[in-house]
Formats: sequence, C-alpha cells, structure tokens
Amino acid sequence: MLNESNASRPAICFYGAGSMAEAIVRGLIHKQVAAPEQIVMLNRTSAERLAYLEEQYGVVTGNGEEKTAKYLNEASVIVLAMKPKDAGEALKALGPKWRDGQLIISVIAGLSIATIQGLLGVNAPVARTMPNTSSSIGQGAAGISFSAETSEEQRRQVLSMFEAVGTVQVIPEERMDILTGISGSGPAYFYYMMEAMIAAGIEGGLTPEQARELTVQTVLGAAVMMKETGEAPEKLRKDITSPNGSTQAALEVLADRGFEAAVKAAVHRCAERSREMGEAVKEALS
Ligand SMILES: NC(=O)C1=CN([C@@H]2O[C@H](COP(=O)(O)OP(=O)(O)OC[C@H]3O[C@@H](n4cnc5c(N)ncnc54)[C@H](O)[C@@H]3O)[C@@H](O)[C@H]2O)C=CC1
Ligand SMILES: O=C(O)[C@@H]1CCC=N1
Repeated sequence: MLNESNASRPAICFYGAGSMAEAIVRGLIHKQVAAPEQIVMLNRTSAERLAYLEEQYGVVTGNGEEKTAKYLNEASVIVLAMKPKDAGEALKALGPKWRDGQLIISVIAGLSIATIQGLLGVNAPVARTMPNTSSSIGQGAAGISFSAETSEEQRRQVLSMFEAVGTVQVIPEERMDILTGISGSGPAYFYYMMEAMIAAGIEGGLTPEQARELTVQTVLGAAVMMKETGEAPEKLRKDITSPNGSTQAALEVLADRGFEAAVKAAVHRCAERSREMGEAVKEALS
C-alpha cells in the first residue's frame, strides 16, 4: 500500500482520467496497491466521466481550476495521463505549483524526461513509463525510465505500482519509442488480428459467439504456451505446420501478402510516430 502512514490523504493524483488512467487505477485497486481513497482522478471537462469513475472505483475525482490545484498540491505522486497534445499547457501550469519531493510519473507517449522537466521549468524527479491497457486486468506490459533525480525509494514505489499490474522492463530512455511499438500499442495489433479472424470464422459459417470464443482461446493459448514452455515462437510455429498441410497453406498466404514486413513496418512506424508526438510537445518549450 502506498504511503500507509498518510492513508487518509490522497497519495496518487491522475492528471487526466481517460482510458489509460482508468486501466492503471483499476489494476492498482484490484491488487490493493492503493486504496480508492488514496487515488484522485482529474479531468478537464467531463463531469459525467468523473461520476462514472467515482461510482465504479470509489476514487476521489475533481475538475475545475480550484480542485485541480488542491489535489495536485496534496499528492505525493502525480501521474501525467493526458494526450500528448494537452501536455504542454498542463505541464507549464503545473511547474510553478510543483512541490519539492513530488514524483512525476508520465504515461504520455513520446514525451521525454527532458521535455517534461523543461515544460515544468524544474528538474523534478520523473519516471517516464509506457504501460498498456491490459494493466486493468493485471496483465500489463510496461517500460520505465527514471530521471537522475528520482530516489531509490521513488523508483521502488514506481516499480511496485507497475509490477502490481503486469510485467515491467526498466530500459534506457532512448528505447522507449520502440517499446511503445511493441507493447504500448501492441494489444491493438492483436485485437485487429482477432477482428479479422472472427470475421473470417463468421464468413465460414460459425456463429459470432463460436468465432469469438475460439479466436480468444487460440490467442490466449498461444501466448501462455510461449511463456510457459520458454520455446522460441519459430519452434512452436513449426510444431503446428505439417508439410504441405493447412497451416503451411495459410502461412504462405500471409507471407505472400507481406505479413512479416507489414508487422515490422507497423512497429517502426509506431515508434516514429511516438517520437513525432514528443517533438510536437517539445515545440511548446520555445
Ligand atoms: N490508451 C492506451 O492504450 C495508452 C495510452 N498511453 C498514453 O496515455 C495518455 C492518455 O491516453 P488515453 O487515456 O488513451 O486518452 P484519453 O483521451 O482517454 O484520456 C485523456 C484524458 O486527459 C484529460 N485531460 C486532458 N487535458 C487535461 C488537463 N489539462 N487537465 C486535466 N485533464 C486533462 C482528458 O479530459 C481525458 O480524460 C496518452 O498520452 C497516451 O499516449 C500510454 C500507453 C497506452
Ligand atoms: O495510440 C497512442 O498514441 C497511445 C500510445 C500507446 C497506445 N496508445
């Protein structure tokens, strides 16, 4: 539990209350890393969204200038969870209010530690992270880079938050964009693939429920198989592929249509887009 000595006061303030913030909060509460009353979620506009979060998770919520300033001031950890386009303005406003010792955790794609500190106007301790939405069920995969200003205790605190909701890799900051291409955005590639598999199953006469159940279990089984056996995916693929059989026929279609090249290009384009989004926020510095 975070800040047990201070349990009556909100410890973690999510600045931005969208889908990524919700995924982390759901996981933190479910895994009892933080109590709902220790979590504040701030939003710019939608009172309806905040009412839903309060009702669903029992967290404290707020919007408007006064409440935003109050909750940001009280928090020991501020999680930046707005879209990159909103980060420049929010960080510039936050800088003068930042208190010594407050830890900044960013989940914002592309935004570098140097840009965060530059916009704040102060070298606050920053943990730059890239989680994914599977954090909400404790199955996330996150990357973390720490600024030099973070203390050992703060690093442990960030690790305990993210390890509670999935697997974590501490990486050099220059690898954060490629990590975004793999695990930050990665769940979407698999959902896309599953959409196509389900559609094909329905075209072939399965019911939507059957196609969905068979697809989900197939993806889950393949992921767990790789994790539990420790085998290379190539070996597991070959185990399924009988010479001149149906799997080989299917894989040939994927290869003919450039599957491997398309996946690699998608991951690299994602990383590039992450860098572009970071650069766009950096312009707010000048
Ligand atoms: N959705 C995902 O799978 C992942 C998202 N991220 C990052 O998380 C961040 C948020 O993404 P989502 O949750 O998908 O976006 P979202 O659009 O669902 O949520 C963003 C929230 O920030 C709020 N906001 C914006 N400016 C604000 C301000 N000045 N004060 C208070 N609240 C403000 C908005 O009202 C909204 O609730 C992005 O920077 C994204 O790069 C990172 C990893 C995965
Ligand atoms: O699409 C995005 O920009 C964010 C970053 C990683 C996942 N979603």
